Amino acid sequence: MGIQKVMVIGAGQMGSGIAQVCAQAGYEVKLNDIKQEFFERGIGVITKNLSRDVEKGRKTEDEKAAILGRITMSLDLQDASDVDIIIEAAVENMDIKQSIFKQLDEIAPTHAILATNTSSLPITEIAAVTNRPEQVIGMHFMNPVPVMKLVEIIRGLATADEVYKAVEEMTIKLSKTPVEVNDFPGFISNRILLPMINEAIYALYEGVATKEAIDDVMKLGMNHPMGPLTLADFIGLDTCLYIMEILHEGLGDSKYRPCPLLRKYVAAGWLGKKSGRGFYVYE
Ligand SMILES: CC(=O)CC(=O)SCCNC(=O)CCNC(=O)[C@H](O)C(C)(C)COP(=O)(O)OP(=O)(O)OC[C@H]1O[C@@H](n2cnc3c(N)ncnc32)[C@H](O)[C@@H]1OP(=O)(O)O
Ligand SMILES: NC(=O)C1=CN([C@@H]2O[C@H](COP(=O)(O)OP(=O)(O)OC[C@H]3O[C@@H](n4cnc5c(N)ncnc54)[C@H](OP(=O)(O)O)[C@@H]3O)[C@@H](O)[C@H]2O)C=CC1
Repeated sequence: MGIQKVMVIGAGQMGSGIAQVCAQAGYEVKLNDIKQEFFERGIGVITKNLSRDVEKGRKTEDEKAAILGRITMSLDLQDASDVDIIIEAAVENMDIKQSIFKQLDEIAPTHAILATNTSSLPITEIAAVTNRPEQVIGMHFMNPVPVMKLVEIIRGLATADEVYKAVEEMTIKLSKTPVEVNDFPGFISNRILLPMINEAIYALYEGVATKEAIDDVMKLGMNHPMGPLTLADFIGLDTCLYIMEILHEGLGDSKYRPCPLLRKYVAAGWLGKKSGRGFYVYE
């Protein structure tokens, strides 16, 4: 039996995007969050994205309705009892992820794959709290999910080949490109991206240039679609700090120390675009 029913945990910026692309590919999706208002915020973003596709003539109203009809609300992890795969996209915190995976291991059918969209946490350590580490895997989507082609697939130490294959096939069905990576802090994407962002924050902290100048140098000089400080706001400064802490702790090298300015902004609640203020101010 292949994958048909999906549960996505966390209806934030990543979870809502993952639910959207799964429903677009024909999967039945349960979108889980801890509160109804978070689910509603997530489904609101999905509806807006689909409406834009209708306006641009890429989808019909019927297709939009069918996609939305495949996404149902879940506020209880017990709803995982009849799904084939769970893709967890809750907050980037090991204790929370391990607690979710422990519960899912009890609830989900024995054949179900437990995947995490973690951007840096060790898959092997998340898998270790379950009785099915061979069915635990990293499925790392990029932000914004409906647009970005990459899914980094991370094998934990115990991940079975058939589980890797099933997730690779699903990724292709989602019209994304899978890239296989082993389980080390930050994998490939964030081991390379986040130190660049952190260095840009240091450049601002040390007064080397203004935030606008730093972003312009990387946009106009290196053809990056967004400057690193804009990108940090877009990812979420809390998530950026979590990732730097994981790199620092996991790789044990001082070159990964998070910039104090990043810590200060997160402590102030300046989390970037999602909170209305980060390096820049948003409406
Ligand atoms: C932290 C991690 O663990 C890993 C990560 O994800 S790191 C972050 C990785 N992502 C990036 O680096 C993104 C870098 N930025 C970009 O690629 C681009 O700025 C962008 C795609 C976000 C926007 O592109 P743009 O050309 O500046 O803007 P815009 O013209 O508005 O958008 C381009 C297309 O994307 C779509 N789009 C933009 N943002 C979107 C969103 N949030 N959701 C859905 N669609 C979106 C637009 O509708 C538009 O589609 P069409 O051209 O088909 O109409
Ligand atoms: N931002 C990015 O660019 C990327 C992020 N990721 C990873 O994806 C994951 C989610 O990030 P992102 O979407 O940006 O974060 P958000 O803060 O936008 O969303 C997280 C969502 O999960 C909810 N949540 C928190 N705890 C639980 C729980 N126990 N059960 C169910 N839902 C919960 C949050 O609710 P509440 O609002 O109450 O906290 C929130 O709605 C993280 O692991 C992150 O590292 C991966 C790729 C890119």
